Amino acid sequence: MAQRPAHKHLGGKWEFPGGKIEPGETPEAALHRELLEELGSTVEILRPLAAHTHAYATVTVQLIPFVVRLTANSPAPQTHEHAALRWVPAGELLTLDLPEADLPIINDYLRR
Ligand SMILES: Nc1nc2c([nH]c(=O)n2[C@H]2C[C@H](O)[C@@H](COP(=O)(O)OP(=O)(O)OP(=O)(O)O)O2)c(=O)[nH]1
Repeated sequence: MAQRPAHKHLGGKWEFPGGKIEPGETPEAALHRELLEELGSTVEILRPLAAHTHAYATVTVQLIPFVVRLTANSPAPQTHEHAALRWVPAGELLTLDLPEADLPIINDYLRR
């Protein structure tokens, strides 16, 4: 999990690394690009989870989540853009200070 910088929207919350899809990009390509930019890591995409849309007061986001794992030769994740990084066991995710939009995604993941 990655902690958003204090000055940003949802500052200090623990999010899944990722980011906005650029025009013409697939969600999968955007994820590979963002994880390389944010963490310096390469991943293998294992499966998608259900997408969820959430309306915050100032912005509406659609989260398109994937289950991934680091490739065998990936550099360990580094904090290029976040305040901090932590590996968190799935069963402990709901104890973090999370963006509201992440709750249905975590609940879906835990139900499977
Ligand atoms: N990466 C990510 N974003 C999330 C999660 N939950 C959640 O509500 N979001 C929101 C935060 C942002 O409004 C948006 C993701 O955009 P982003 O991370 O590319 O953009 P950002 O706000 O950091 O700002 P910027 O890149 O435009 O400067 O989705 C999450 O778990 N991971």
